[in-house]
Amino acid sequence: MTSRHDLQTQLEHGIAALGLQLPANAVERLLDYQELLARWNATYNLTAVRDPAEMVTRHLLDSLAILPYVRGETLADLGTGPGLPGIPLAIAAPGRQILLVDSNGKKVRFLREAIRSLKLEGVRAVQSRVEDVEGQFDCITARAFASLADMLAWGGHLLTKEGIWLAMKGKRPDDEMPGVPAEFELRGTHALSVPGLEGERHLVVLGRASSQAGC
Ligand SMILES: C[S@@+](CC[C@H](N)C(=O)[O-])C[C@H]1O[C@@H](n2cnc3c(N)ncnc32)[C@H](O)[C@@H]1O
Repeated sequence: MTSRHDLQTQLEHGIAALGLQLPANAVERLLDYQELLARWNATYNLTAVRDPAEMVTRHLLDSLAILPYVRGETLADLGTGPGLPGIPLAIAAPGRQILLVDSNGKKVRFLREAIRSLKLEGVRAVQSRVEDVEGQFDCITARAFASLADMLAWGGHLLTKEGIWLAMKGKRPDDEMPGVPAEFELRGTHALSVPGLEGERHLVVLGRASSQAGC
């Protein structure tokens, strides 16, 4: 079993490689989250990733890689599962109102425990299908949730007029572009260099077609 010290070293190197500067206690809190997830995962099967070092790479660092693109006061993480990327983003850049959305009851129970035990201020979890969520958000994140076409069809109403949609995708995001509804436009596709996952990840940034807000 990898020690917490080794995981801390891996995480700190990854954060430095991503060029991020996080609050003083963020690394400790990110590792607390990873430990809580690993503990619950043993019973509730919340993620297929079980190895702690892989959790640091595939969950923590992959989530943190989109931090430079996150904007605004309010954020919704759709199909968040056990809080990815929403919880690492909440720890790394506190101060936003964040809504974590998932339809799966056991995942939402985990999210509520994580919010409580990690004292994540401004973060809420709701058990709901995305289609039924109300409200509007400056920034929407989604990883491994659905195709671009489906996620925009189900959750497009949640994006403010000037808001940005950050869709975390794998090797070939361009394959999904033809499915993007006409009321949304592509603002950019960014290759993400996640330490340990080089070349595999892309961030697709979308906004409302009528908006001139850039990213
Ligand atoms: C593959 S998991 C990804 C979880 C997390 N975002 C991650 O990257 O690890 C997809 C999640 O989306 C949730 N989900 C699927 N369809 C949904 C819907 N229509 N509304 C809300 N959640 C949904 C599932 O319960 C599941 O937790």
